[in-house]
Amino acid sequence: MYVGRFVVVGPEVGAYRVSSRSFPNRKLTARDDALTVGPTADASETDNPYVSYNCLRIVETPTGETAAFGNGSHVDPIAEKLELGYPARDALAESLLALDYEKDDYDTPRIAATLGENGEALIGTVRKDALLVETVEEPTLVATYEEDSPTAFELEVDGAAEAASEVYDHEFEHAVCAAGIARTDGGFETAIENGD
Ligand SMILES: NC(=O)c1ncn([C@@H]2O[C@H](COP(=O)(O)O)[C@@H](O)[C@H]2O)c1NC=O
Repeated sequence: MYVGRFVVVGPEVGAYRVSSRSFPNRKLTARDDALTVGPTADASETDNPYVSYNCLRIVETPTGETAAFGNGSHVDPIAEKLELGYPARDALAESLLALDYEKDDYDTPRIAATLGENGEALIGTVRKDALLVETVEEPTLVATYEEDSPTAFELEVDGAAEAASEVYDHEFEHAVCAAGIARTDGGFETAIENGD
């Protein structure tokens, strides 16, 4: 089954996978407190505005570190609102609604998740027909296509690297790259799986 991009978030870990039929020549790179999706050296040029973006950011909020991740440019305003002290629910809902679903041939939903202090984890999506933002107590997935409402997902992993490789290897089709994030004693660790 092809579900496109997907996020998974549970109280302790999170992951994001880029799956793509149309733009497979992409990879993740780490930069400061962000992970970025961008083209590989051999990718064809494109003017599609939705295929290069920060997919994960870790920010210092008034109550501690929080991570935000998702499938597009909405990750930046979510992170910036968290930094300003917005509750995660509001940062997700306002940013998803402001940018709305993507105006491409598929009306591709925007999906996102946050991992905050005290085990708080939220997931959200904005589709053409809905805006959903939920707090989750167990690993939960939302994808751009097919699995486009939050649903429980098995993610029994230890650490960010395992989270990234587990979602990269998942049977959902057309894996391109994946990011993992996990809580540590002092904050978060992240990992990248580019399949190389
Ligand atoms: N975030 C991404 O990495 C991303 N990759 C592709 N898209 C959008 O989704 C459309 C379909 O892409 P695909 O056939 O690879 O699933 C693309 O034309 C593009 O508008 C994306 N936008 C949202 O998921």
